[in-house]
Amino acid sequence: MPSIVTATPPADAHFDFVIVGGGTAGLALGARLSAHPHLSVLTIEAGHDDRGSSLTQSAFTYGQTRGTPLNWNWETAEGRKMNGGRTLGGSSAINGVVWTRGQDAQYDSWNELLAPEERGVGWGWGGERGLLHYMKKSETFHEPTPEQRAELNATHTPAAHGSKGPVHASFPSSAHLASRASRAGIKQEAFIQACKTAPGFELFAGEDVNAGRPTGVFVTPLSLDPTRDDSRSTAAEAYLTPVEHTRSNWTVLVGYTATKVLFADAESSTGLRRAISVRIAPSPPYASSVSAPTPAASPEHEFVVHAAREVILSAGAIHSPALLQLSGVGPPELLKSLGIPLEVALEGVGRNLQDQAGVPVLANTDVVDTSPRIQNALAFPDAEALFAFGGTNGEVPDAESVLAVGNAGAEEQGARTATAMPTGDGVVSAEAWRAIAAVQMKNMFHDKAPLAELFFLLAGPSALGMLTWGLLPLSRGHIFITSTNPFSPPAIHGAYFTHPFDMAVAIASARAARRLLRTAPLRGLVREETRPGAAVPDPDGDGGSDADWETWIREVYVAGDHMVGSAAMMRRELGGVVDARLRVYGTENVRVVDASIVPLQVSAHLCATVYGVAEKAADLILEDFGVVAPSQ
Ligand SMILES: Cc1cc2nc3c(=O)[nH]c(=O)nc-3n(C[C@H](O)[C@H](O)[C@H](O)COP(=O)(O)OP(=O)(O)OC[C@H]3O[C@@H](n4cnc5c(N)ncnc54)[C@H](O)[C@@H]3O)c2cc1C
Repeated sequence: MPSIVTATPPADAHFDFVIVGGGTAGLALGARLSAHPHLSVLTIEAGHDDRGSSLTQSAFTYGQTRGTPLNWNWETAEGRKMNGGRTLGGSSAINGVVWTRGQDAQYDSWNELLAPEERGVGWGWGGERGLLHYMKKSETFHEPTPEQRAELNATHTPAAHGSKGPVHASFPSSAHLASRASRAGIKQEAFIQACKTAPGFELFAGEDVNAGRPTGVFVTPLSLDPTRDDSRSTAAEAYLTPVEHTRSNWTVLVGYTATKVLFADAESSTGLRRAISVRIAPSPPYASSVSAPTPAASPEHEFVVHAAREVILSAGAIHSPALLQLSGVGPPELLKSLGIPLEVALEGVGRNLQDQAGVPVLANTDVVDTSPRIQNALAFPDAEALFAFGGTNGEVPDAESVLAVGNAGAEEQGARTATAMPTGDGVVSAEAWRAIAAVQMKNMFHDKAPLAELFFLLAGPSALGMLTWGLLPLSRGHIFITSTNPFSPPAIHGAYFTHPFDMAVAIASARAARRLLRTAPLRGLVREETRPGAAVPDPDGDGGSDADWETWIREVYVAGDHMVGSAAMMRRELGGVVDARLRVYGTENVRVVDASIVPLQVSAHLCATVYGVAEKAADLILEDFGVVAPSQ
């Protein structure tokens, strides 16, 4: 059978399911639905099939898709470059392959943002319908060999891992470059030792970052496939390649952009809007400059494909909300201003955006290492460890003080009410914000979820340090389309550091990194701190002032590329866009299945969570249509 991947549109064709986006979630979902031969599935991917490219195959090319057609190369309102995969496999094909999951209590708390009657859908960590089950379902974990255990410090908890899933996770031989015997390994090991012994920090060296308790310092697995020469285990390689010549009921169209979801003229008997088709057009050629004029979709090249059962948006946290808005589902004022007829008034579409902002702290070293480097060690301190070690005076904030700081900031900035957070258009109301913030506070201070990440970085043959970021931002950004041209990039407001506590976390994280560089045995490898170096003076040797750190951080921070929340699974009055079955409120048969639905950031890199979401979504959809899931 020829490949099911095609660049020729199936004009006017009918499918049971039309999935927009052949990325991480979209391909996982397409594979699970099409495992049932009587269901027909179309996946539409704006990018191309780049499975043969070294940019998607090799983790050593990480970062090199920036400025290429394989990357959306968005620019945020703050002037930061933001990355996202624009290729079969989506962001899983260009990401940093770090394979981690959040804290168990964080997934459990998603339920608190749902209506009580929806909590049985099972969005917590454990149980038969929980995310751990589904994250394991997506995974084939390669246990570390005795040599890897000894050399890399690679450890794991067997019960936390899957053995039959499509995505490979491993401590690959390429990570041996970071083994203790190599120069890269000596550096990574020194970082781990410093995290364990720095006074106040003294992080626990965890057994397994994926077992629901990620507070500590860890050597992480990577989503690389040891059976394929340690190449990236992308959603395309994992879910599509194995079946692409055997599934006649799945079509994967590449090079086409979904430009609008079309609804039936009449409301359904349930009073909900019913999607019937999706309009598609050839993706425009890649524009190397964001200021280049955006071509319009020309009607003679547009097609319509029809969905008999459902339209599912898996276009990622930027484009899924943008496509809803283009289709008339979103904030009424925004749609009115663009002349888009309103299908469903839904204030939360595009709001509640949470990204993490990265701040690098680097030094040069005389221990030069020119081999290709892959690093996989990170520190995940909770609030107590972070502020005890990285704070100005060792004072650890609590929930009340964090809320008080935010409220004072809100008043200063003239926000809507004294109790509103200074999140601008990112939240739908002060009441919604209070309910959401209460859950986040619980995660941070009661459950002691990791608050920051210090990712060990070998930034060149003679450079080492850490990329640091706050994991659980309180700031809320938004994504709003600015035109009815589907090819115009939406306006993305990351809203980084809008909430003052996010800056406090960023400062403590960066200062902690500076102090780690001064802690043995890492100290012995450092010649001189280069970033921030003199840009954040430290005349007293206590780590530098908050004011100097803030000025520098605002200048240098980078977008974290971990966007979630822009079509959040929450109650509608909180700004939610989908219910617990991932159905868009006000519609009968439109779902969102991707990182957009994650209502609150987790203390993790996101890919494993997104696969879990997609696996669970597949079972929910199959249940809704009375189809027995193949491997429950
Ligand atoms: C540079 C980078 C590094 C990262 N590093 C890590 C890491 O080390 N570990 C980790 O776990 N996570 C990492 N992440 C995060 C993780 O990869 C993403 O959160 C996750 O892959 C998102 O999955 P998704 O399905 O929501 O979106 P995506 O995988 O991005 O898929 C969306 C797909 O939809 C397509 N699309 C968009 N609009 C349309 C349209 N209108 N019509 C048709 N197709 C459309 C896109 O081209 C894309 O293929 C990283 C992300 C990036 C960008």
